[in-house]
Amino acid sequence: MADSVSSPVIVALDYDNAEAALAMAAQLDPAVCRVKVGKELFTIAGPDLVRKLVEAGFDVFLDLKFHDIPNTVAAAVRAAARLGVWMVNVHASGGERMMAAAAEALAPLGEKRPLLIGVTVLTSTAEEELAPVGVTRPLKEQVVALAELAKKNGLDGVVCSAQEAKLLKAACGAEFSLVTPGIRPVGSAAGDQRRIVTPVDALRNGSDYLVIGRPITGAEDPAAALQAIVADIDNMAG
Ligand SMILES: O=c1ccn([C@@H]2O[C@H](COP(=O)(O)O)[C@@H](O)[C@H]2O)c(=O)[nH]1
Repeated sequence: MADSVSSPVIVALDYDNAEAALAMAAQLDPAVCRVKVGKELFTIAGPDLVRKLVEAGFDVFLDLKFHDIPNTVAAAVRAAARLGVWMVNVHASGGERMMAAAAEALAPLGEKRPLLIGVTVLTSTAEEELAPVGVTRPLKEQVVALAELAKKNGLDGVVCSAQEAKLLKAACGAEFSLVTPGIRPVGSAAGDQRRIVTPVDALRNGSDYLVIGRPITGAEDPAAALQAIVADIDNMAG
């Protein structure tokens, strides 16, 4: 089935108030990109803002990275589905029972359910940061292991770095969605991100969706920044 949104870009609306987020959204076209509501914006602006974005025609990725006991996470993803979001996520490190409970909670919604995605290793995390938190295997192995658990327990895909995309497509198959933040067009500041990839390289590696925040929202002309990224992607495709 053809995708109703013409680019794989998801713009991260990381703002501390609803007005700023809506002003940014007003510069975006829901036929061209999707939007993401994360912890900062949801904490301040809540479900009303999410509903407004959905009503404006956007596919909304609710990026709250749930991680709790299975019953709580199942209830949380069900509540997210009631908001009409397109995608919701949980931490894959929450474990198999937690992920299975989330998938089971959404199953009765059939085709109307949001995509359920597992976070593997945050794109801000570098290899050397894993051992101090008790993860002793190499970062790529950890990402693949968590993605395989996510797939086994009924999730639709994972959040990972595009640096791991090739590996994950080989391990989990083409249909398993890869949602990749840490996207940095050439010349953009990495900021706190550690595993970064350009938009075009991310797609070449196999990313399905590119989550992009500051390179767009922090640009002098955000709409032009998005347009430049989309043009690069189109040139690559055509
Ligand atoms: O592993 C992850 C998971 C989520 N994020 C979120 O994506 C955006 C990235 O924003 P940039 O400004 O492009 O860095 C942000 O909302 C993160 O919370 C991530 O970066 N990495």
